[in-house]
Amino acid sequence: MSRAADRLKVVLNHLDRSHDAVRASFTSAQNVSYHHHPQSLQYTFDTDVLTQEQIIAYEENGFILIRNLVSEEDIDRFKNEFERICKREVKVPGLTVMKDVSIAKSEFVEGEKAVTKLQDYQEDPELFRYCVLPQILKYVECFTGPNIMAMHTMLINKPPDTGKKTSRHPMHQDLHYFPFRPADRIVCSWTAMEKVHRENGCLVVLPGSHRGSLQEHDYPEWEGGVNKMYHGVRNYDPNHPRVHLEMEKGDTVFFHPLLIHGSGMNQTNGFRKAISCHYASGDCYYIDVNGTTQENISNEVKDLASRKFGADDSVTFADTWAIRGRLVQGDRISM
Ligand SMILES: CCCCCCCCCCCCCCCCCCCC(=O)SCCNC(=O)CCNC(=O)[C@H](O)C(C)(C)COP(=O)(O)OP(=O)(O)OC[C@H]1O[C@@H](n2cnc3c(N)ncnc32)[C@H](O)[C@@H]1OP(=O)(O)O
Ligand SMILES: Nc1ncnc2c1ncn2[C@@H]1O[C@H](COP(=O)(O)OP(=O)(O)OP(=O)(O)O)[C@@H](O)[C@H]1O
Ligand SMILES: O=C(O)CCC(=O)C(=O)O
Ligand SMILES: [Fe+2]
Ligand SMILES: [Mg+2]
Repeated sequence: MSRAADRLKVVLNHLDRSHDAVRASFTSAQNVSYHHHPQSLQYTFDTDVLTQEQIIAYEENGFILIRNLVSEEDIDRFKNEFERICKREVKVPGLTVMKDVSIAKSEFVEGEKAVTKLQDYQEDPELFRYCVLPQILKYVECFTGPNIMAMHTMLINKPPDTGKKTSRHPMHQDLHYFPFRPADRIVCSWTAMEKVHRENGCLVVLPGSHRGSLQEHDYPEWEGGVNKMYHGVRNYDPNHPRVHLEMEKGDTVFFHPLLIHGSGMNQTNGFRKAISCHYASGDCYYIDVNGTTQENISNEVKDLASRKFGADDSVTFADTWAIRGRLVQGDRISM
């Protein structure tokens, strides 16, 4: 048996009993002599980047955390650019600057203290450097394959909670926002720009939830208000084990778009920063979400595209993504 097949066997032997289908397909794929096993591993490609333990972890849990992946220098540059954007020293085409709902109407909060999130920074060359960092793409390729599109870019500046608990992000699956498939060829890379812990609202994930299906999402019923488009999973099992991802500056988590996750209140006085990008394979395809549970978010995004960018009725939800997507490696085949 080849080295690659050997390695695969070790991985599959470690996988949980619930992965019987994965095991069955291994039996028919024993003679593989290349490092690509789409019929055996569901969520990863074995490109010699991930260790056996990491492959097992992603297949089973739907995320892996890589410590110290992005340098201090790079993060300081992203932070500096974020500050310039908040001071309006740079104007970025297509960027949406979002304030927390609890301070949106206050005239007394200005600059970066008013900003909770930058949405769609892909036209800012300095921030977009994040999406093409070779050490990030090396991991992304393990989930998307060699053709890679950067589909969604975001810098999160989670503010100190005002007391209304609006700094929370409800538990959700990112796939709810995406009209493209297959889900298994999409991955999010999320890098802590400083130490993140439970007090400042680190990510919270439900390991293994990526093996379920896309759930119905809607606004949670929170007394103090909810930020625009912060939909949450309607019913998720409150007894499902949770993991709090405490991370240092530069640590990066890669996670599957069906993984249920959210983040808690920021109970510190500082703004908790993270930078992220959602990638998809260049050979993913768009789907029509009309008549599905994604229709609610589709309508909100089309509404925003029309108000903010003057898009007319002919612009579909898929179009809003095709316009924003950028090729970062290989070929843009069907995206
Ligand atoms: C030609 C086609 C181009 C395609 C472009 C498509 C653009 C789409 C961009 C957004 C897509 C988001 C998809 C995300 C998917 C990834 C998955 C990640 C999960 C998430 O991140 S959830 C998404 C987070 N939410 C957003 O990103 C929302 C985007 N931001 C906005 O919609 C605007 O910032 C907002 C909230 C409408 C505010 O607009 P703005 O003009 O800046 O604010 P005003 O001061 O003029 O206020 C207008 C009105 O809105 C109220 N307001 C302000 N802030 C908030 C808030 N955070 N939450 C709720 N409401 C808010 C404000 O009080 C005003 O209310 P009035 O009653 O006075 O009208
Ligand atoms: N540097 C920037 N680049 C791109 N867009 C920005 C930048 N700074 C602010 N914006 C966005 O430009 C739009 C217009 O801003 P505007 O001057 O109306 O102020 P505002 O942030 O909406 O504050 P207010 O609601 O108090 O008027 C807003 O949606 C804001 O989020
Ligand atoms: O940084 C966070 O709080 C997570 C945000 C998030 O999950 C998202 O915007 O999709
Ligand atoms: Fe998310
Ligand atoms: Mg405004």
